[in-house]
Amino acid sequence: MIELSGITKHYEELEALNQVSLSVQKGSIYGLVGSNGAGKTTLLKLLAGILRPDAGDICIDSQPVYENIEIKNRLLLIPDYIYFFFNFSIQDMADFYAKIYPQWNQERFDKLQAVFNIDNKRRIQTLSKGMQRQVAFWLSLSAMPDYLILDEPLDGLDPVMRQKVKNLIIQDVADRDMTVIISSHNLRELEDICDCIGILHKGKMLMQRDLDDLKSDLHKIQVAFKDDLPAAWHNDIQAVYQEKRGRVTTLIVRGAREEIIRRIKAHNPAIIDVLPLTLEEIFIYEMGDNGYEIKNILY
Ligand SMILES: Nc1ncnc2c1ncn2[C@@H]1O[C@H](COP(=O)(O)OP(=O)(O)OP(=O)(O)O)[C@@H](O)[C@H]1O
Repeated sequence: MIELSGITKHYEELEALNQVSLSVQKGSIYGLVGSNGAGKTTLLKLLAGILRPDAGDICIDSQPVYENIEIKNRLLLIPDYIYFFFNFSIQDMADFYAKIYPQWNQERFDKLQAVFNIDNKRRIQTLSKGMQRQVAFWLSLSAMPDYLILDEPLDGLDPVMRQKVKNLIIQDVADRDMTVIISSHNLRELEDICDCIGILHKGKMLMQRDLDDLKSDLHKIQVAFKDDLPAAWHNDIQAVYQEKRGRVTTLIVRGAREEIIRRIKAHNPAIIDVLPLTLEEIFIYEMGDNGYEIKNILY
């Protein structure tokens, strides 16, 4: 389990993170979303033990991360700028990883060649940016980390490779309880793989939520009545958001789905339709008064 509490980090005068706390359950995927300069990379570097916080605690499996070799043997960070040794081929890099990561799995490395389909004798510097990113995933997943930290990792991968990489990550989470924290500018990119999402803005955690709870708790419903909305409607149906266009009223309502539908049906609507809510909509409605601000962050 990953636990960060009250993390503050400055770069000289600049406050990059202010009192940030989060926890990631073992075997789950946490998505960190935020605009440019929000502090995502700083947070991930702190988590990987590359930077030291000015205040607060960072623990993995209840042990502090900074300068902790035992934890670092089981943790891998794919940064936004990937670094490989000059002139190294993929195989040279794999030999290097095999020496430093005790859980390195050669059989996995050999098997993943079929997924990435790049000749392992090629020098990494001669590969395209996207291919270098693929190599980073190939090596990292062969190192069998217990903790995988990914800084905007899907940028630069084509759509097919994105999906393949997402599937490999999900497979490792399911098969061997790998724990993942992944950052992105784009909530939609993370929607299908994360269990929990945190939104970072100007160094502060605006909100973090478990996705299953979120999706089961908030509902988008369209209703139409033959005439106007019934008089008792507003007392009975307390919507987070309500918009009327012509005869159709769109509602966002919090609570148990069946109970909400039962209460609406009691007013005899001509039409009632439950629509899927996107994660983006959920966050905007969840944030209430701050929804406008969050709309500008989640693009
Ligand atoms: N080495 C550094 N020295 C000084 N300031 C830094 C340094 N690294 C980051 N910062 C500042 O800290 C703040 C947070 O930066 P960070 O890279 O963590 O944000 P980010 O959310 O990853 O941004 P992006 O999405 O643009 O990559 C920014 O204001 C940035 O200018």
